[in-house]
Amino acid sequence: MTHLPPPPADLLRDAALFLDFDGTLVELAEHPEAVAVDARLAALIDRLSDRLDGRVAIISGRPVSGIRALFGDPHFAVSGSHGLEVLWPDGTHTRAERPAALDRIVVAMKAFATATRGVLVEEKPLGAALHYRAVPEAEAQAHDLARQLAADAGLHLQTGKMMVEVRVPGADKGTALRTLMQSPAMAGARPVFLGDDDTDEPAMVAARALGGAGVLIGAARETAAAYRLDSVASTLHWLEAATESLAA
Ligand SMILES: O=P(O)(O)OC[C@H]1O[C@H](O[C@H]2O[C@H](CO)[C@@H](O)[C@H](O)[C@H]2O)[C@H](O)[C@@H](O)[C@@H]1O
Repeated sequence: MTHLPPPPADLLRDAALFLDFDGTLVELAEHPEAVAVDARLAALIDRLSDRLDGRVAIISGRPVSGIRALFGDPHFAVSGSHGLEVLWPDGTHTRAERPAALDRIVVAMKAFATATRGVLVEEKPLGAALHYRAVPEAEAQAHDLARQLAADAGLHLQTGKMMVEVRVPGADKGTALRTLMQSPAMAGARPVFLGDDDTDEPAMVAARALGGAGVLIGAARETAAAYRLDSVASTLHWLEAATESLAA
């Protein structure tokens, strides 16, 4: 595995910045609702957006509505549901169609969760997820069920950290980054993407292909990223230093 250096402090000069949320900007928690955006993080994103003339966006597996609630009507672009929806800064919201099969999938997942203490079902507009962080021994069964449900409905199986999701196909975080880069605000900028999960790899690849770079957050692994930071804490620290260097 190649050793990746930390990103240089001036990496964001003339860049468009794309940020994953869970595991990148906030620590992973016991369940999806247990995370919050504190004053430090809200102020940091505001400062970044200001210094980069609005070239900042979140690209998350969470739905747009979830990111919107966490940041309180953000003025930056948000791509949610793994690239299947985009909320633009002017309030325009584009979203894929929700297939009827998701309702049946939620019912089947809830039956499994009722029978398996500690498993949680997360209902999303364009997907449904089984979380087994509190009961890791349920991993194999959760994946078997999700794989079957996805195959039966012709939907996409999305793995994540201690979770597995059945979702609408047709997009990923790479397509999200490319879509956002086509907006006038981002045009001509160098994309920089920060993310921690396997689901972030398509965005690392897209950033590199468009002349920019990815930054892997967390332990070293095979990745298309060019740089690495150890943790959420070091990511926030680096972003704060990079913001200051943009002011210089
Ligand atoms: O793309 P992201 O912004 O990183 O979102 C990925 C998923 O994040 C959430 O799940 C993860 O975070 C939870 C809270 O820390 C944690 O309990 C869970 O185990 C993680 O998988 C979110 O709930 C999902 O919808 C996102 O797809």
